[in-house]
Amino acid sequence: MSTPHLDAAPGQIAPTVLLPGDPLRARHIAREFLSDATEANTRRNMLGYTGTYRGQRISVLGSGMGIPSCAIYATELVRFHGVRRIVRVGTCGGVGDVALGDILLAQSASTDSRFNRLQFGGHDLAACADFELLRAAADAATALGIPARVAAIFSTDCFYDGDPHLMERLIRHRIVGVEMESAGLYGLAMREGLRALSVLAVSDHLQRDEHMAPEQREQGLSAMVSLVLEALAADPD
Ligand SMILES: O=P(O)(O)O[C@H]1O[C@H](CO)[C@@H](O)[C@H]1O
Ligand SMILES: O=c1cc[nH]c(=O)[nH]1
Repeated sequence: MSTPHLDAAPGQIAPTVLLPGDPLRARHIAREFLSDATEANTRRNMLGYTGTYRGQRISVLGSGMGIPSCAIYATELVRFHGVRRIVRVGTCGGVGDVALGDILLAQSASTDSRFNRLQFGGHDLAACADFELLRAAADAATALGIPARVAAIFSTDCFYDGDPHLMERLIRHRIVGVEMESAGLYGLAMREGLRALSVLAVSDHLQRDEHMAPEQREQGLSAMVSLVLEALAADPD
């Protein structure tokens, strides 16, 4: 069924979806990592593809930036395309003792967004990853010899400006990564019965003037993608 934001036909999207923010990262992943990848979405240029990895059907789709955009795609994937697992393959700003290229497995995602509170009577929701996916990713990292850290992260609505005291609050709570989608994705996953995990590469350091080039954010995150695909291969849906 075509939805407002996805033009994929029924069955065209696999039960497991990789969800990068950047649609061009989705295209790169499909081209470089999936076998027999075919186009599954072009609506709004939010590129999506379905192929196979080690015999398992896998889709990859851009989510756009921020919780509202990500939640639109995740909701339509679950409700209209029967998607059961979503792994966000994103970038984040690093805080404290992390370096560019480090890979974070986001166990929990705090947020300044009201998205989950709107669904939860104004209460705080503990937005957490699916444990089996988290464990599979940690095991895959060990097996591949890719250093990856299980971490607490923060999802912000404000790429620019926002809370002027955010950094000290993050350090105080030992939060080491800042991005813009995971808390919403995890909350939505809890409500929808979806299994979700965010795996993030540190692309900027928020206390130092260190940044990955845009091309690297799009095409230079192979270790992270390999880790995620191996984790999914070890734990097929
Ligand atoms: O690289 P992606 O996956 O888009 O993730 C991060 O990059 C974007 C901001 O530049 C936000 O979407 C943030 O979460
Ligand atoms: O949200 C993000 C993503 C990458 N780098 C940042 O500084 N913030």
